[in-house]
Amino acid sequence: MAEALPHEKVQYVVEGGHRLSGEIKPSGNKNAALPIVAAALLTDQVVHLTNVPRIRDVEALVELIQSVGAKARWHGRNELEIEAKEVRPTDLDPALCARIRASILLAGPLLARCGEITLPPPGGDVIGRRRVDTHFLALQQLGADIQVDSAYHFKTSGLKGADVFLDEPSVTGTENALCAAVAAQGLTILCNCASEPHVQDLAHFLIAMGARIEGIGTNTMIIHGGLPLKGATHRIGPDHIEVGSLIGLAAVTGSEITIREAGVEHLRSTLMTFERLGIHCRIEGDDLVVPANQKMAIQPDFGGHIPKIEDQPWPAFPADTMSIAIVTATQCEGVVLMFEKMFESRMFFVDKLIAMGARIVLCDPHRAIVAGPAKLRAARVESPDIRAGMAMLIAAMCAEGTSIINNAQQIERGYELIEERLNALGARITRVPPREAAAKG
Ligand SMILES: CC(=O)N[C@H]1[C@@H](OP(=O)(O)OP(=O)(O)OC[C@H]2O[C@@H](n3ccc(=O)[nH]c3=O)[C@H](O)[C@@H]2O)O[C@H](CO)[C@@H](O)[C@@H]1O
Ligand SMILES: C=C(OP(=O)(O)O)C(=O)O
Repeated sequence: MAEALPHEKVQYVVEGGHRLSGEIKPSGNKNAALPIVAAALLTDQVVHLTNVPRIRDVEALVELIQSVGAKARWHGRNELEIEAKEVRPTDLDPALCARIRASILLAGPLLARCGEITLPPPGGDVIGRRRVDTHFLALQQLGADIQVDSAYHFKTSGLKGADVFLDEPSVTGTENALCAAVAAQGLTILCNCASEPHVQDLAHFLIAMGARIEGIGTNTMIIHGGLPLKGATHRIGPDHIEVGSLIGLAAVTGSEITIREAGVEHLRSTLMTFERLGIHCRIEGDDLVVPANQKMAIQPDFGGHIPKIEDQPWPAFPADTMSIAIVTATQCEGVVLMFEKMFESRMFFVDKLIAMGARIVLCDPHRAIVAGPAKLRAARVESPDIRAGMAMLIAAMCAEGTSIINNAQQIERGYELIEERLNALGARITRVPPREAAAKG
């Protein structure tokens, strides 16, 4: 089954139909690690980060900060030390920037540190148009001059605090504005900001560096800028999207698994959504138990109406868990409308689930009706993005037969050593090519 693949391409060969059992710990949150690594450039002192997910996106950002002069050293697999004694606004590798969305997160910290920076456009998941206007509008109000051609040129004669109303609660836009605001002189009010767990984690890291920020976890943050920023030690929080993925996986394979240190305070909307699909988890301290063989009957709305699962800005159900909820719903009894409001291309992957036997009608780019349960059969599929890839891995694990997932390096942008960790629970996933010992750390 294994075949030669072009450089950098990864394939998973997945034998479906195996039950899982045991314990698993989620990795650190990708979307927290990325802005925190970028924010380490705000100080010339040593920053020590633990529970850093060693995934492709983080490795790419580490390469980018090294290219502007920061020293970065891994200690063991998940500890990262960064020292940005000197930072120079050199040209960044456009190919590397285009590999990740998070390269745009260098704008705030580098502007604060160097006064000017040119960034090639960012990349990330190809899930629809991904605007950066919110970043620009916020940074302009904080004193940046921005010119856009084939790259983004930022310049400032000094960042100044301001009363900023973000045109939408952009996650990375909020993070860039927050980094610029802690370095700016004076008070900044960030209204209509994003408040996801990763935005909160960045704010806590900045506080550990010496910043003063009020309103963390709400949609208005007040930043007392200009305080000296020093070295800090910080532990990245657990990835709530990975926890959601593990809940879906356990449910559709009828498995009981315990998710250790799941960060249950950030799981309310996730657990509520899975409950709508008839999947109930038990909270034990900070652990989450997904019991085996759940009934998985979709709960209709009052009056027997077809329910709707929709993503929304935090604290509502996260958009990055939508693909996982869709694949999970294919195994539940009943009908549900899935409504992804944000990205125009994220739902197109459902045609691959349909090819595997799922009963889904894609109504338009944002809405799909899922009727379950449907018996899934093995297939050869392509992963278009991180979460669709994970959804197809979940489908392959509950399907009969052996599936092939191509382009699985996409999955590895966001999930750490995923085949090894799932195989430890009883999954049968073969990675092609096999991981080198060095890559395991
Ligand atoms: C590196 C990183 O952190 N990437 C995440 C970040 O991307 P990124 O920061 O690029 O996404 P943005 O938050 O800028 O863009 C999404 C926009 O859509 C809005 N919105 C969001 C959810 C929703 O259900 N409906 C809606 O309209 C948001 O409020 C925001 O205004 O945030 C996205 C939204 O959470 C996630 O998918 C990405 O994984
Ligand atoms: C969309 C995602 O990531 P990014 O913003 O880094 O492309 C994601 O994590 O699902």
